[in-house]
Parts: sequence; C-alpha cells; structure tokens
Amino acid sequence: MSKHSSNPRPLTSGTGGGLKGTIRVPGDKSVSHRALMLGALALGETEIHGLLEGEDVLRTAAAMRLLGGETEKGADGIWRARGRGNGGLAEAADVLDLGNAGTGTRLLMGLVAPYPMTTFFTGDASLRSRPMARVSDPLSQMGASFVTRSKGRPPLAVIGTATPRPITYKLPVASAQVKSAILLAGLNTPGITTVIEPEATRDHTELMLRGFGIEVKVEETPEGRASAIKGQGELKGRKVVVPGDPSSAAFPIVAALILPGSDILIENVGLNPHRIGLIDTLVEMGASIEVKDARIEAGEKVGDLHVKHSHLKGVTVPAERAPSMIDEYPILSVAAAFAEGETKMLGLGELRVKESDRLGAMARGLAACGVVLEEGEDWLTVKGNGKRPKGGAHIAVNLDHRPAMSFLVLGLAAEKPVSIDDGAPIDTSFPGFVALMNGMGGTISAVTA
Ligand SMILES: O=C(O)C1=C[C@@H](OP(=O)(O)O)[C@@H](O)[C@H](O)C1
Ligand SMILES: C=C(OP(=O)(O)O)C(=O)O
Repeated sequence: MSKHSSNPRPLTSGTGGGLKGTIRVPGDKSVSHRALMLGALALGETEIHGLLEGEDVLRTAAAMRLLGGETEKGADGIWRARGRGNGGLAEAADVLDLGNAGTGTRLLMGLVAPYPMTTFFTGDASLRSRPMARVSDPLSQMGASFVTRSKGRPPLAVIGTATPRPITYKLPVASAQVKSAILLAGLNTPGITTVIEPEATRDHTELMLRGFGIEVKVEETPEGRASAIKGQGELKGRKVVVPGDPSSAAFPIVAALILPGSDILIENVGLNPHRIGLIDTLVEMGASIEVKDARIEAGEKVGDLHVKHSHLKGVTVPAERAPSMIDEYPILSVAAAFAEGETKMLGLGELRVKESDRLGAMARGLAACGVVLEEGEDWLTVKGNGKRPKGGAHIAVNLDHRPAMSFLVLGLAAEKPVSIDDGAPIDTSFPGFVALMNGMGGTISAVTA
C-alpha cells in the first residue's frame, strides 16, 4: 500500500518549452539542521541567514525548543538561536516529532545521548520505517541505551547517560548522519571521540563545529578519514550563512539539460567538494554546466551555475562517488533516461533505506514511463536511446520528496504528461519548487479531481 501525507496534493507536469531565467534555490538542508542544533545550544546569539524553511528543518527548530534552546525567525527574515552552552540541554517534556527527517532524527539522537535524560522520537510513516540501529549501536558503546520498535525503528527512546565514554568508531556504512550523530555525542563527552570513515562523506558537521569554536581534527589514515572531536569545549554563537542546496539545485539543473532551448543561471549554490558528485557526473555526460564566481562564504564553498540544454551521453558512475551525490541518484536516473547509451550507477545500496526505497521507486516509475532499464540489488542501469521517453504514467511517491520532484522534471520533457499522487512531501526540502520551476517556463500544475 502506498503512503501519503494527511493532505495529499496530486501534481502533473506536461511538455513545455525551454527554461529561462535566473533563480536561487532554498538553503541547504544539511547545513540548516546543523546550524539550528549548534545555535540553540551555544552561548550567545547565532544569526542564521538563508535557513531552509522546509518542514524537516522546522521540525528540528521545534525539537531544539523542546530541549531548552531558543530559535525564532525575526521580522527581518533572519533566524536567531541562543542556548545555555555545551552540556546545557534540558529534558524535553514531550515527544520530538521529526516528521519525515532522517537527518534531524539521527543527529539529535547523538546530541541528546550524553545527558542524564530520556528523549522520545517519532515521525511520519516514512521515518518510522527507517533503520536507526546504525546510530544506536555506536551511541550504546558511548553509554546510552535505547528502546525502539522492531529492527531499531522509531518511535524510540534514547535513555541518555550521565557518564558518557569517548569511542573510536569505524563506520560500517558511508553515512554523514551516523558520523555526525557520533561527533555530536562527542561534544558533551570528556576526551576525544573519533569517527573513521572508509569513504569520505559530507563534512558540514566538522566545519560548523569548528566555526562554533570546538576543536575538531581531521586527518587521512590508512583506514580512511578520521575526524576527532575534543569533548566539553564551549560553543560560542556566530553568524551562519546557509548556501543554496546543491541537492535542490539538481532538479532545475537536470530540467534545463533535458528541455531543448533552456538557458538558466542558478545563483549561490553550495559547492562543498563532498556534495558535487552529480555536477561532475553530468559534465562527464556532456552537460553544459559552468561554475561562475566560486567563493567561500562562512566556511562553505559557493558559486553560480550557468546551465544550458545539452545532448547527454551515458556513463558509468563508480560506487566511490555515491557519498558525494547520494540524494541525487533519482534525478540523475531521469537525466540518464534522456541520454544516448547506457548509464550504469553502482554502489546504490543506501538508496533502499531513504525516505522510500528510491532504487525500486525510480526503476518502477521510469519503466512505467517507457524507459528501458535493469535493476540490481545495489545498482541501476538506464538504457537511453537519446530520445525523450514516452512518459504518460501516474506515480505513487510514498512520502518521498526526491522521486516526486524527479518525476515532475521527467514530465516536463517527456512525450506525454507525468503525474504524481502527492506533491506535499516536496515541502520537506524544497518549498516553492513548483512556483520556481513554473517561473522559468515550467508546466507543473495541480491535478483537480
Ligand atoms: O548528513 C546529512 O545531512 C545527510 C546525509 C545523507 O544521509 P546518510 O548519512 O544516511 O547517507 C543524505 O542522504 C541526507 O539527505 C542528508
Ligand atoms: C535522505 C534525505 O533526507 P533525510 O535522511 O534527512 O530524511 C534526503 O533529503 O534526500
């Protein structure tokens, strides 16, 4: 049975002309969660410019308030946060409902673990099906204990510890969420907590902890990249500037590449080297994507992207690239459907445990749109013929924003319109998606009964 939100919003997209214009996408979701968590813990005021006001992030703001921090949006549009300093979280008087957000849940599980208090977590039907043992296993080694539903799924309770122990933990899966949960637990743990990752993942937590005044050392070791946090330092409020989310920019980028006549500029996109695997892959496929005015803002690399319609060729995307584009495979598989030749995407096991089974969802939905493909346990091969796919399918998105946006982008350039059963989940990461796409000439509309 498919899952949808309490107020489902069916949407459809039909073939339109090329996209034109200059746009900005909303703030980076990963950076926004972290800015609220650290800001609402730190001493003094943190100003957050460009916070993503998506549902996932607003849930983190509410959770931090329940844990004793302050987070509010000012009349000037700037978010301000203030806390009681490291070690200063208070027991939440209610369940933390993180909605659809795996990042919010897993990072907060780490943040609350080194406190002598119990914290309850729940979320929507998607979140309640996601594996959390990957986080509770290392946090148990640090002294916390857990009560969960079967297979470690939420609702769950974190029973924190008054005497946390630092650990050195080698990640069994390439996951920035697991790494971050351990580093955030290390924040209120005496001594040095170290995470070793065989494959480097996004480093927003390490960069931001440093920005707040915490000592974090990162070094390459024979076993992988080791990130070590010195616990119980003080966090000092600061100014955070959130870049545009490259995972959101991915949708207008691919839409412009597959729609003939498109020529767009996306300003102020985050270009952290651990997030740009999609851009590298699309350029290998022959995409015209030019980075302009690359600069560093508040510790993160950003730039403007000039994207023009391009003839794409199939490529092999190696498994090692997966951490740097993990959320971008749904939209890459759409680009691949318009390319000439086979695109092989390897190392996709983690896609099975996102907001939905994204590998299965993309394979089923693309096939329904007439795309020839092969699906393996952790790989997908899309066999493009250089022509636009038929489209004409109705897709159930199962509370998952990225397949939802991906299939709407496919419909913009397919032979026949594509519809999705529920566009509401898009608001978790990309509020204003439909208006932004239509403002450039896109043709996405509500399906009326
Ligand atoms: O740390 C983060 O902010 C994120 C890490 C990734 O998850 P995993 O760590 O589970 O790969 C990604 O899919 C998610 O959207 C955001
Ligand atoms: C996987 C994602 O998010 P999360 O894990 O935070 O739910 C995503 O945004 O694609």
